[in-house]
This record gives sequence, structure tokens and C-alpha cells, in this order.
Amino acid sequence: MDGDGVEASTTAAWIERHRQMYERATRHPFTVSIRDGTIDLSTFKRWLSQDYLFVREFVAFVASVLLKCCKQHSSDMEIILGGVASLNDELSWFKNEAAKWGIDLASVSPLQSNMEYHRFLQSFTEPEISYAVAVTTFWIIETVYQDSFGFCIEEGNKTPPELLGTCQRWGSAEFKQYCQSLQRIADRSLANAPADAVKSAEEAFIRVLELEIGFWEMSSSKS
Ligand SMILES: Cc1ncc(CO)c(N)n1
Repeated sequence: MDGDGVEASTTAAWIERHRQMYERATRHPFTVSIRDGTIDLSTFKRWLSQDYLFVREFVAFVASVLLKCCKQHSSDMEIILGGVASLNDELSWFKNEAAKWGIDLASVSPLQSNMEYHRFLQSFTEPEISYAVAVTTFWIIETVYQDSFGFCIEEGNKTPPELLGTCQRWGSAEFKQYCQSLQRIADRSLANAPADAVKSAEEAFIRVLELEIGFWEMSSSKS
């Protein structure tokens, strides 16, 4: 996207290089079925319950990114801190939404793909994982949702009205700008990172796409 200027964006190049997998994550039958109005509501509810548990785990992940940020790149602090703060709002939103759908969040336990994703997120609390790797991971996790749900509210959608609030949460122009800020931070950090960190960041980028695909699959599965 629009990096800081002259330099080509590393992250944009990765999206191109791994385009097929990126599309599988961001145009998954789960979100496409929201957009075309054919989503099965029990599937949607499964996703909602599981994502609530994901976001609780995500709080600790984003806090670990914030900690790495504070140790070295304090100029990004406000953006990351804003991310932590907005998760507070997000958890309230999930509780509200769950109540609307008659879901008892206290009785939900994580399914396998969700647990796998938790383990991946937990691995970032290790101090050896660099800020460049962590912030790039943060950016792609948010971007998959931004792109997926943004598509559900783009022109020509038949998204059911009761799902528009969900799509708006991650598909809004505001959330897109936030993702673009994270992307600029990731690109700047990668430009200054050693080659092995850049390699690890690309591996984490691919892993996130796999885990996101797994998460949609888990939400869609009838079992
Ligand atoms: C699985 C998953 N990925 C990304 C996001 C974006 O925050 C989310 N809420 N859940």
C-alpha cells in the first residue's frame, strides 16, 4: 500500500508472493457466504463464540507486542496502545453480540484450530522474538479480518442486516486506516531488521494465513 514513500513495501510484496493463500484466507467460503447472504446462522454463532475466546488470547499477544515496542520503538507506542485499548471495547461488543444471539459464552470451550492459534500467539511472549516479527504478525492478523469483512460490505453485497454490525466492526474505513498504520510500522521495522528476522517474519505471515484459513474451516464445520 502507501508505505512511507520511496521504499517498496515488503509486506505488500509478501501478499503478492503468497497471493493464493492470502485469497484463501480473505475470500474464504465462510465470509463469502456472509456477503452473499447464504450463511448458516449456527455457523455464524460458532464463529462468534470461538472468536470471543480468540480475542481474549489476542489481548495477551497485543500486550506482548506493546512491551517489545516500548523497549525499542517508542514512536509506535500510541498506535499499539490504541490497539490494546480497542480490544477492551471489542470484548464488550462480543458479550453484547453473544447475548443477542442467545449464546452463553461461559460455556464455550476452544476447538482445536483455535487452540492451535492460541499456542502460536503465546509463542510471541518469548523475549527472543523481535519486535519486527511480532508487529508484522500483528498487522497480518488484523488485515485478514479487515479484508474479509470489508468485502462483505463492499458494493453488491447481500449481507443479512443482522450481520452488518459484525462486518462493520472490521470492515470499516477506520479499521482499514488502523491496519494501514500497522502496515507502515511493519514495513519500517522490517527495513531495519536483520535478514534472519525478515525471514522469520515472512514465515509468521504464512503461518497466520494458514491459521486464519483453519479458523474459518473450524467455524464452518458441522462437527
Ligand atoms: C481469528 C481472528 N483473526 C483475526 C482477528 C482480528 O482481530 C480476530 N478477531 N480473530
